Amino acid sequence: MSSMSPTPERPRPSRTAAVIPAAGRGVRLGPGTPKALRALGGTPMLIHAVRAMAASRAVGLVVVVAPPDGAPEVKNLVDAHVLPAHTDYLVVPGGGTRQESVGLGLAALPEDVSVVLVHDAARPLVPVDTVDAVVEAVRGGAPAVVPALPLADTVKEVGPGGPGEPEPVLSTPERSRLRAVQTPQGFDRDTLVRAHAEVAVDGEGATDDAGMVERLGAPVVVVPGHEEAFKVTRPLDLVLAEAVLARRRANDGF
Ligand SMILES: Nc1ccn([C@@H]2O[C@H](COP(=O)(O)OP(=O)(O)OP(=O)(O)O)[C@@H](O)[C@H]2O)c(=O)n1
Ligand SMILES: C[C@](O)(CO)[C@H](O)COP(=O)(O)O
Repeated sequence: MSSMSPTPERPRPSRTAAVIPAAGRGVRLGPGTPKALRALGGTPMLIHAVRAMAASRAVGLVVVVAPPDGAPEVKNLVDAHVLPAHTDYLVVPGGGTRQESVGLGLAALPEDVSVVLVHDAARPLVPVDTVDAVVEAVRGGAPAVVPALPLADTVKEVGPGGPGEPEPVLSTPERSRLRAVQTPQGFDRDTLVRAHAEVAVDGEGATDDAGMVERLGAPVVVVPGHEEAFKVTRPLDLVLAEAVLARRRANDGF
């Protein structure tokens, strides 16, 4: 008689997901449709951002966080654009602030996701090498990773001025130690979920997700960012984004 031991369950492969907060209005860009839905080279900025994440072979799932009242329209929009076969996507409604929107995206992640990227829809042109570098650093063991660039301008800390008076300069931080931080920011899922559960989403250091992880006391490391990963915030940024896209299309010959 042969005794058969039960077949050991294979561990389920874990996936990397990208959460794309896209629920902002784009007040600084000026009046119009929500920023993520405005056209860049004839295609909504959000679609560029989704494609930028899907361009990475590492990203298996994209979670788009839509304007609170616009999830069905955004779902139709994403449905209408072709994504690589390895990329699934979900669309969920967002919240009143960026970090609330990120939290709602995190809540929608399926269990098999262990690495999470958070990427602004407002950074539509991030190159795939930057995405891959962030994923690689997280998979290599870093709980939180940010792409960042050195600053070109000198930065001053200022204090409040009196009524009608100019703001006084308080200090000039050493520029060589400062970095301008971009997205996608990459995280070990449990670390990011804990940060969103334990750190005030509107508190100091909460303008990005890595700042919330820092508040937990967990280490955050930097990989090189890219000039083309800039955030479309003001009207001039849109002019620059159109120029970068036109140059890419000319170089690619389409
Ligand atoms: N309630 C919000 C606010 C912002 N975002 C997203 O967070 C990213 C970065 O925010 P930002 O560039 O500040 O976008 P807006 O909030 O739209 O810009 P503004 O502050 O000028 O209104 C954007 O992709 C934006 O859609 C979001 O998902 N939910
Ligand atoms: C997350 C971010 O893009 C990192 O630079 C930035 O903090 C978003 O700031 P915003 O004022 O919400 O656009």
